[in-house]
Amino acid sequence: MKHFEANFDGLVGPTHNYAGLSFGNVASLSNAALVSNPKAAAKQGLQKAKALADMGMVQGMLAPQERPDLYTLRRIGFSGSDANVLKQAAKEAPMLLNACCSASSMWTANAATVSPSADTRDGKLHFTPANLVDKLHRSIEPLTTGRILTATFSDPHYFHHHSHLPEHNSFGDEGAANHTRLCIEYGHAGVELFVYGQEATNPNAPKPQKYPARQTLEASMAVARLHQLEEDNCVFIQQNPDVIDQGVFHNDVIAVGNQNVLFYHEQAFLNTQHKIDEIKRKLDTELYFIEVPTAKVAINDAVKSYLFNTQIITLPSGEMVIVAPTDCQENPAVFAYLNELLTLNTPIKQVLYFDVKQSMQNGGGPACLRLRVAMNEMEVAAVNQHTLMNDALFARLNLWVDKHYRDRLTTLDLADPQLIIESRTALDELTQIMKLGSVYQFQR
Ligand SMILES: NCCC[C@H](NC(=O)CCC(=O)O)C(=O)O
Repeated sequence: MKHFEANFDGLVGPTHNYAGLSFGNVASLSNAALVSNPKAAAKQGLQKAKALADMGMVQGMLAPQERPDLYTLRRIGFSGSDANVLKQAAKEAPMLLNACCSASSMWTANAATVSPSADTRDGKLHFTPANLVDKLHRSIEPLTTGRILTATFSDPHYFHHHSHLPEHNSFGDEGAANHTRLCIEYGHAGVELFVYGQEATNPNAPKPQKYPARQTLEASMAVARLHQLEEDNCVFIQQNPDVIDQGVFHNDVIAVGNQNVLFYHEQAFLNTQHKIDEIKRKLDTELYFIEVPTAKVAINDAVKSYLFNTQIITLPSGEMVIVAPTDCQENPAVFAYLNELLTLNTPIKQVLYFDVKQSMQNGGGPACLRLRVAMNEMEVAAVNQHTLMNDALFARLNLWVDKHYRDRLTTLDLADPQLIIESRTALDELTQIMKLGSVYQFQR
């Protein structure tokens, strides 16, 4: 049977804005109050997704969430008409209003952790939505994420959906951004790498001093249990707390894996050699550990350019390609490194650059924008086919964006009640285009 690794990209929602909501994420903080362009953001994302589909990759789209989130604003005491809720929140607690308006669900690497059926004891593909408890604006995502995932991967014969983990710091879970998988072929059992930032229940364990470690070991282990993984298919690795303090808020800012390749920075992990030995013991194949030394790329350059927030994909020809943001071309050290990489005799043969600057300015690169789902051909056939990228969906979604999205948004605009109407009208139409059913609260 054929197997693929599909990428499901997050469609950027109509309220995409820069609000500086993510302490520890350098781009989010430094670009706070910039004017955003939701229309351009959505189109940049669609271009990348379409380019991958055109290369013969299985490519899907995940719908955005309903924002402004009036339900959360009402839950914390704002009342009256919808317009009044926004007006009051803007006046009394603008940061809470901003948190309830973020389009952050676009970064679907944080939507969930996914374990392919080849790895799980019941032979089903497992999903656990990330609880994202470290950030208020993201902690309101998981319920709707679960609904969107279930509407996209709906057949219970193939897909097993779990609830998100308990909403407490001990179980801080950031989904696939802290998870990668090595394997020989996508359809063979692989080794899932769970990368955590801290051990919540061990006060003596290392952890960052300045910025939060969003992912805990306790969460990673809970997901591995839920997904029915064998110990021999899991490796738990601690992220280097020093690099978290330099702005590496997710592991996918410093490392990325694909099949038999792990591409990572020298300073990415703790006990690196020991963990590499464990991976080699658990996955008996020719593995390429591509370690980038600090002498060639400093942490600061990696964080600015998102060298590791790239997608490594395997084309139908078997060749691997890196999908990088154009920011990597603009950083001399990183661009030089990527050119050198192509001469190093690894499976990676090509680098393709995409302009995803609207997302990058909030700290989300190409890899943040996608959720990887390795599937066999029967599972691909069981996916909601209206979510899969092709010429027709690309044309339809671009028209949809043109019709509903603004090309300019500031945080001051978030108090505009018209944005509620625009956003709901757009999402209502989207659920029809993608045949998702009533996934949004306003439709229920
Ligand atoms: N995987 C990339 C996630 C980026 C995301 N940024 C944000 O939410 C920034 C939103 C803002 O500041 O407006 C985050 O930090 O979780």
